Amino acid sequence: MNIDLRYAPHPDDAKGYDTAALRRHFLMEKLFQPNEIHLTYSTVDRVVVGGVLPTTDSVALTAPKEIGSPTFLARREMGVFNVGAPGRVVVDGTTYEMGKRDALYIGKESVDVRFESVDPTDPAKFYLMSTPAHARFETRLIRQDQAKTMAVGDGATSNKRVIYQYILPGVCETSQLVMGLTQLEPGSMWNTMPAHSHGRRCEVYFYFDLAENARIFHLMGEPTETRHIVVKSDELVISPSWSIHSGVGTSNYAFIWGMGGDNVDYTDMDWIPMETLR
Ligand SMILES: O=C(O)C(=O)C[C@H](O)C(=O)CO
Ligand SMILES: [Zn+2]
Repeated sequence: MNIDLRYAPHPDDAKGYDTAALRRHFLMEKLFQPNEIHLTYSTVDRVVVGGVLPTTDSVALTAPKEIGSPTFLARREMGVFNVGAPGRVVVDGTTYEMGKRDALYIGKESVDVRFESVDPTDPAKFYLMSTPAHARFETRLIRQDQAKTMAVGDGATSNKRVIYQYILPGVCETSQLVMGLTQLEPGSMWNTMPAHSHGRRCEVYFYFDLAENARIFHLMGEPTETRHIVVKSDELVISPSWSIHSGVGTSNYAFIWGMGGDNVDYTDMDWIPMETLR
């Protein structure tokens, strides 16, 4: 396992960051390395995010020193999305077969977690996000057709999209983790505009299913101090609670959003009036 540590930046500092510093503090690249778990541990709400690309091996989740417990999930919960070819996750001997865009919630105190591909020449790609957990909730597989869906946006504003809510109350109970996937329709490029933040929670956007040369201009920062990070497929941006999280692509795309913090209420958002944005 490979894990890098990121500290939570203060917004007064972040407004002085140049492009390289913004990328160093908020962007994660190269999530998928063959037969390796590649993670970032952030002190922003103590989220851990990253990826696994199992090819020939069954890749086990181990607990690096940063986790501070004998097993990774001793005091944590985890959401896993497969964004690649068919694969399986084995949790304490139970096998969960996962097609593309299926999600698995893994409850606190799960001990032995392994990631595998069905075909090593066409591997699964597992995107992971973990948050601290105060209670154990049941491990469960949520297929895309079991997620709650919300069709939002408009062709006229180039933001027609479907929000799939997989890991949140009513679908899958958790301590604090909330996760889902948003798919932009062809011809729609804007996500999450009008923008919002939520002082109670951070949010991570993992973008995927973009063509090689397509890019997202991910917007972040305080509403009156917006900045952008240019992101390609299979990269993610961590937004602290003080930051907006929005983006515009050079084509349509999909992204997985995930939150950790003080509540699990998806609707708890601080909407930013357009005249406030700078
Ligand atoms: O497309 C969107 O809009 C989103 O997906 C918004 C996220 O779900 C979000 O920011 C939840 O707080
Ligand atoms: Zn949000």
